[in-house]
Amino acid sequence: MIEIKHIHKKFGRKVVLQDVSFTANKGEITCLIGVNGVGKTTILHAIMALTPLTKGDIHIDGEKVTKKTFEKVSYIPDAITMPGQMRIKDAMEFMNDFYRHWNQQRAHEMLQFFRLKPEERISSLSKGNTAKVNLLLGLALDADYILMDEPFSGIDIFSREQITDVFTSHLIEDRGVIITTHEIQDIEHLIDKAVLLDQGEVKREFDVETVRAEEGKSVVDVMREVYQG
Ligand SMILES: Nc1ncnc2c1ncn2[C@@H]1O[C@H](COP(=O)(O)OP(=O)(O)OP(=O)(O)O)[C@@H](O)[C@H]1O
Repeated sequence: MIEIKHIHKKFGRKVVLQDVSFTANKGEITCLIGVNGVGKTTILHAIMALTPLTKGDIHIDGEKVTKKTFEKVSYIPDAITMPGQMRIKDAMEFMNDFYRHWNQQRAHEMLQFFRLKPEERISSLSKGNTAKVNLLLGLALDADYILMDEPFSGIDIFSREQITDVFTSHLIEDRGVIITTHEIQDIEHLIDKAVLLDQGEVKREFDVETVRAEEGKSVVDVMREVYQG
């Protein structure tokens, strides 16, 4: 389980997160929802210890986040970090050399799943295929938790559909996923838990199925209540 415990974050004098707490379980998809600039990426960076916190703690499976917890989590940023001149197969080789928990078999399965050509250069890929390669590079790591920052942003409906198919496939297995988005429609049916953020705070954290069964409300219904009052 990833436990976010009372975290605060300031950049200079700007307060971004104020006492944010929530949990994300293994085997579940947790979605962080909020408008641009609310602090979603900052939370993912904090889980990866890429940004120091002003206050609060983060634990992964009961262990405080440190360099030792790195291999438990794979962070998939909203843009690909591999150089454009690399071919897809070079990027895969690089990952294989660099990470001991890289799973080459899963990487090849994902190439087929997304119908990507290993010879293609990253710079010549469409936006949708770039997003798929980015996802492949993150999901092929044998990590217990996956953090995905806006995997659908700026890509067409067919690529979005293919990416959402990943969530119901064995490629996710029983890993814990935290995904950020401000476009919930694509994945509403897939998520287990939603965390609604506003002005640096968690306005509501809820189990999607429970709210659907007990209150008859969808994630969008709850978002309307929280954000529109
Ligand atoms: N390194 C930094 N220095 C100063 N301010 C920063 C830095 N990183 C982020 N911020 C600010 O912190 C706030 C939260 O940013 P963050 O990227 O976490 O938001 P977000 O919810 O992920 O937004 P988006 O949906 O646009 O990706 C923003 O106001 C941003 O300008």
